[in-house]
Amino acid sequence: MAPSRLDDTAINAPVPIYKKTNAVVPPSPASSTGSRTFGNTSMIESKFLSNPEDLGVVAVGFSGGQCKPGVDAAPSALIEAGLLTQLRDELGYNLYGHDTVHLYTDLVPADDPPHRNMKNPRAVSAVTRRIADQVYTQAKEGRLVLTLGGDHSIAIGTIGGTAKAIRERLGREMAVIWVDAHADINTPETSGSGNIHGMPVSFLTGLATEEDESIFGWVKKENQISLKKLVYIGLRDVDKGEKRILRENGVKAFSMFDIDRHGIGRVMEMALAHIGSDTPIHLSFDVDALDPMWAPSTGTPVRGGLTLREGDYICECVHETGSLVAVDLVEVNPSLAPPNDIGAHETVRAGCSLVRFPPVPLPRAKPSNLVSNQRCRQNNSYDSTSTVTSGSRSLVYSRRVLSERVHKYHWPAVQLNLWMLIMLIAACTIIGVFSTFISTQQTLLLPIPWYFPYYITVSSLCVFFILLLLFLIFQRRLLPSIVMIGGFILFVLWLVGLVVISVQLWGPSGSVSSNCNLYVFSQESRGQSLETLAWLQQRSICQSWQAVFAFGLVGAVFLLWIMVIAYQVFADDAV
Ligand SMILES: NC(=[NH2+])NCCC[C@H](N)C(=O)O
Repeated sequence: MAPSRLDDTAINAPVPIYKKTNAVVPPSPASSTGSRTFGNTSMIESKFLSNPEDLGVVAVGFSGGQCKPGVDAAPSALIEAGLLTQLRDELGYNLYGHDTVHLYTDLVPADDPPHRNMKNPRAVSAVTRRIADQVYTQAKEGRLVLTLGGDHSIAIGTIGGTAKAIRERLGREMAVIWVDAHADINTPETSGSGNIHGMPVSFLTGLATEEDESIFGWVKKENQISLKKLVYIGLRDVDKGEKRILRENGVKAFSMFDIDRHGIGRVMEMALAHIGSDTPIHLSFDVDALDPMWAPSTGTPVRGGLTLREGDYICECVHETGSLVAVDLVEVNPSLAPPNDIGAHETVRAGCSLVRFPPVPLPRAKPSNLVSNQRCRQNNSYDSTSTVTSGSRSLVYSRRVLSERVHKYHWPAVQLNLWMLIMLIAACTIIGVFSTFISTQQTLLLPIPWYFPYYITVSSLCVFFILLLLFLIFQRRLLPSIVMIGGFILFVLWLVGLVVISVQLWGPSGSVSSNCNLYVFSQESRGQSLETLAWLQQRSICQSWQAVFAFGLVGAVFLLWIMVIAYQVFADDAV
């Protein structure tokens, strides 16, 4: 590993609040001998990281996305506070890239006039482009990537780099959970401040584009994310233009209002359900999402934010999904605190708390009437009360949210919809064909075999079952047990019908199939005669038999399939 270094002396500028220690993580005896165990990290099984015990660190001392100096000192402050040591020694990560705090001074041009209302456009573009490369390199190795900012403009680089690596490594699109008081989705045109830290999401989603390579023209499709895979949490200061963008694009956003109304547990459940369980997640955490009580030292604080515990919970929850591939912690500005105030220290401590990703969830009691398929999908009654004591100050902050307990299962929507559609087609076809057969028998004054009305009844039951499922889906009460029991009963009834149809088609006595082959399919009749009409009628009857058999078979297989799906949903929940 390269020798430890800080690439700019500015990083050594005193940060008076903390006891100053070596900014570089000292080697631990365990990691030097390579004998460290990862018993803890293995508790949460990572779905998308090939080396989940490895942590790529990108420390970004950059503040050009906004105007207040000091946010560039955050990475060293966080490191000095012991963040990386904790991640390595307590949580057991192998660290990569942790030995340098990047200041990118070589990339900042002497002259950088505004462009389309953006301040420092070339500097921010060049720096974020370099960050994208750095994050990409780490993410390509299948490591979890942690970026310590810096202002939030750096997310153009971090998300741009992760998105590209995930596409290349897994061929997938990733989702972004953006935890922030602000939406940061201004385009250069809607932004009132011209600060690029209020615009990263618009460049990352293609809402804002530029041809010029030196002003974000380097952000290509491979670096972008879909607006559908973006979820906001903690919003409370959204500009007018941003509100319009969010509304017009149907972006999933949970504001503080939603958190107050539902509780953070339910909000996380909804956020993760929106993303789906098979999508890698990049978590971009702006410390100003926390209430200024917990994180006062930040450039754009907004009152009425998350408690520290809620912030921690968000991180724990996302980590617990096993889908986390990268994390940003941004907008910590240790210099924004009155002299002798403990605010900067608190903010840095809050930052450290957020990125702990406790690999071993504490044992939790599972409420007996709560059924959930993901640990973080629990919808608990939530009551948080916390006390902050800083010097002579002592504040009590509390939020009490009582929400209903609900049963929640994660059904695969596409499969379920496909199943209902195909089953509906099969059942309706069978009802249609056998109704026609009955009326033909009646017209010919022939007796009606029992299996015609039988199969019509079974198919009607099937249609009724599908309607019941739809009703339960709309009520959000679709239980796997209902589907399994209903599916099983229908399967048995359906199979009886299918066996009878098969016997009629190919059985020993008066096989329909051989009669059709012999008298219909092999003897074609043409011309405008009664004989041809009769032949056509016969042929359509034969074809109807074939259709009934085909749909009967499909129906039987699909009824089996729905039982398997229901069992999986049920089993998932038991994990
Ligand atoms: N990452 C942040 N702190 N963003 C604050 C953005 C504030 C404001 N919406 C702007 O565009 O200027």
